[in-house]
Amino acid sequence: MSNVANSTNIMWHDCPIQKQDRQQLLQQKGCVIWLTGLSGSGKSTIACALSRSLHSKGKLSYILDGDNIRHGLNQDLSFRAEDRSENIRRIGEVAKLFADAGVICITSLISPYQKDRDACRALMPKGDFIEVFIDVPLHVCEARDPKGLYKLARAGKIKGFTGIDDPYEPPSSCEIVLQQKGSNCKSPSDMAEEVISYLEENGYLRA
Ligand SMILES: Nc1ncnc2c1ncn2[C@@H]1O[C@H](COP(=O)(O)OS(=O)(=O)O)[C@@H](OP(=O)(O)O)[C@H]1O
Ligand SMILES: Nc1ncnc2c1ncn2[C@@H]1O[C@H](COP(=O)(O)OP(=O)(O)O)[C@@H](O)[C@H]1O
Repeated sequence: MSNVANSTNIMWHDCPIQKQDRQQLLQQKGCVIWLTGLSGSGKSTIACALSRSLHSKGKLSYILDGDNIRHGLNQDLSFRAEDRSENIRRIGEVAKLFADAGVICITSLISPYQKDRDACRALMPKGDFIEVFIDVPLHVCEARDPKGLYKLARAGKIKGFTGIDDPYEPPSSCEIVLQQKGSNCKSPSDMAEEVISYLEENGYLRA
C-alpha cells in the first residue's frame, strides 16, 4: 500500500499486456514529442503536419493541443504561473499514458517554463521525451497574430500574455530546434519532416 499526495492506501495494479506488446502490435515506439514556443510560432500547424505525415506512413499519433485541452480537462485553469504549471503537469501525465499505450503523442503548448518541461521529461523513460523548440522570434509571431491576441496584449486588453508581459524561457538544451529566422523560410511540412527524420534515426518508427 502507498500514499501519493492526497490519495491514501492505494496500490499499483499491473497488467500482463505491457507497453512492449502494444508497440509490437503498432510497429512503432510510444514517445512524447513536446513542441514548445511562443503563441503564433507554429506549434499547432507543425503538430498537424507531423501527425498527417506519420499517418501516411501507417504510424499512430495523437495531438494534445494546449488550446484544445483548455476547452475540457483544463478548463478550470487560467494563465497565472501556477495554473500554467498545472496545465503542463496534467498534459505531461496524459502524454505519458499515450506513450505507454504505444502512441506517438505530440503535445503543442507554449509551456513557457523550463522547470515544468523538465518535470514532464522526468516522467518518461530516458529518450522517450523529445523536446522540440519552435524558435520563431517574437516579432515574426506578432506580425502573424492569427487570433489578434498580440494586438489585444499590446493594447493592455490581455494581461500576462507570453512574450509581452509574461516570460518565455527557451529550452537550454533540447533534442530538436526548428528555426524560422531571417531568410530561413521553412514550411510546416519541412519542419515536420525534420522531426520524422529524428524519429526514424532513433528507431521510433519500428517496434
Ligand atoms: N495570457 C496568455 N498567454 C499566452 N497565451 C494565451 C493567453 N491567453 C490566451 N492565450 C491563448 O492560449 C493558448 C496557450 O495555451 P497553452 O495551454 O499552450 O499555454 S501554457 O502552456 O499554459 O502557457 C495560446 O494559443 P497558441 O497561440 O496556440 O499558443 C493563446 O491562443
Ligand atoms: N513554418 C511556417 N511558415 C510560415 N507560417 C507558418 C509556419 N507555421 C505556422 N505558420 C502560420 O503561423 C500562424 C500561427 O501558427 P499556429 O500553428 O497557430 O501557431 P501556435 O500554435 O504556435 O500558436 C498560422 O497563421 C500559420 O499558418
